[in-house]
Amino acid sequence: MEKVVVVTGANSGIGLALCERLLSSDSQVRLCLACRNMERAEAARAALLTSHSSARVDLLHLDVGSVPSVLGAAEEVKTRYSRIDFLYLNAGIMPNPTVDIRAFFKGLFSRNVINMFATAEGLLTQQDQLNSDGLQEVFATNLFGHFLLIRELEPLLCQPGHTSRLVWTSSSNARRSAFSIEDIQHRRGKEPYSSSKYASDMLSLALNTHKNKQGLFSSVICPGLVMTNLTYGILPSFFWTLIMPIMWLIRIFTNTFTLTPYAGAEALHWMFLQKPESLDPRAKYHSLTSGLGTNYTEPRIMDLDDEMTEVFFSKLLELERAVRRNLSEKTADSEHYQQYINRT
Ligand SMILES: NC(=O)C1=CN([C@@H]2O[C@H](COP(=O)(O)OP(=O)(O)OC[C@H]3O[C@@H](n4cnc5c(N)ncnc54)[C@H](OP(=O)(O)O)[C@@H]3O)[C@@H](O)[C@H]2O)C=CC1
Ligand SMILES: CC(C)=CCC[C@@H](C)[C@H]1CC[C@H]2C3=C(CC[C@]12C)[C@@]1(C)CCC(=O)C[C@@H]1CC3
Repeated sequence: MEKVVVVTGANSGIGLALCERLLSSDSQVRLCLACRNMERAEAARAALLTSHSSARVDLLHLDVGSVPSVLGAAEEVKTRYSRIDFLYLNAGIMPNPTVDIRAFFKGLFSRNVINMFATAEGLLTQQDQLNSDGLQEVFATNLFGHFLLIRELEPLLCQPGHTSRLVWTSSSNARRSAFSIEDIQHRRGKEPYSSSKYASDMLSLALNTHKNKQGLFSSVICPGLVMTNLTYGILPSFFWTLIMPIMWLIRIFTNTFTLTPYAGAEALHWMFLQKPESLDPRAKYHSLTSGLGTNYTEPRIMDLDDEMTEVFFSKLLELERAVRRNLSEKTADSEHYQQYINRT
């Protein structure tokens, strides 16, 4: 039977590598590439069809960082498909990153060095801004837009007698101490990326608590450190090329340097092959690569607090109501404005 698989941020990096892997392993897959840039989406589709000429690959315009775009895309999905088997919540941004060089050299000669390379703890900050919906951009893109998409697609994800799956591309950079329940959008801090990824870990757990009974199962994965547009935004590509031999060397000490999008997509692809009942909702499934270059997936228990997770979930529902209210007021305002224009 055909399996409908929607992937956000599918036009490059880990998302595109996942699509390639899915088409290689299952001829029943019907892919939907949900992307904000349709030119890049077309190019990704063409590349996929070059190696899989008979594959079904649809395109969907979705800017996950914009509320009207998410609502419009969800409407379009509802007209196209009767159910969704897998929804990969993969699109993500890390705007204006800065590496703390002093912290890097300090960490290099500390006992924490392996953890520093695996999680970037204490190394990275970002500069965030408000988007057109009045939300913090990193929170809106990495988390809230995806949450709204899930809420809108619930009729297709919670079908009686059918199991649907959500898979979040989280990160080893997700850290509880970067997240504040008093400031869920991370308006005041300098680690919006880490905060948004920790938020996705919590949301996944909450969705399992509230939606498993309706046949919807959620999981989180970590792709490791992968060379993509996101990492080329942290340091220039020539620098990464220069230090590549060192990166291969570091691989001997940490299996989190997956480096290629193909290897980074290991856990995302592995998820596709698993029965949801066999997965631990408290585990993050890591794509790992051994020193000899073997790719594999391993679960690691996340640092989650049940009470905070529930409070966070209710705050998201509250924010969703506020955003919808704001949008309908704006629509009403523009209708009034239009009527006024028509009268004059
Ligand atoms: N690379 C790494 O080392 C790691 C990456 N990750 C996560 O992996 C995921 C994929 O990133 P990666 O492949 O590395 O990087 P890329 O930049 O290659 O991919 C990110 C994808 O997300 C899309 N995207 C960004 N913003 C939006 C938006 N508003 N609406 C729709 N799509 C959007 C991008 O589209 P566009 O082309 O339009 O920008 C692109 O397709 C992210 O969630 C990232 O946080 C996690 C851990 C490590
Ligand atoms: C010698 C060498 C490898 C230098 C690079 C130092 C840092 C720039 C990297 C060390 C750990 C990296 C890392 C990420 C970005 C680059 C580093 C900070 C991520 C934050 C990228 C996005 C993620 O989601 C997790 C990654 C963790 C590790």
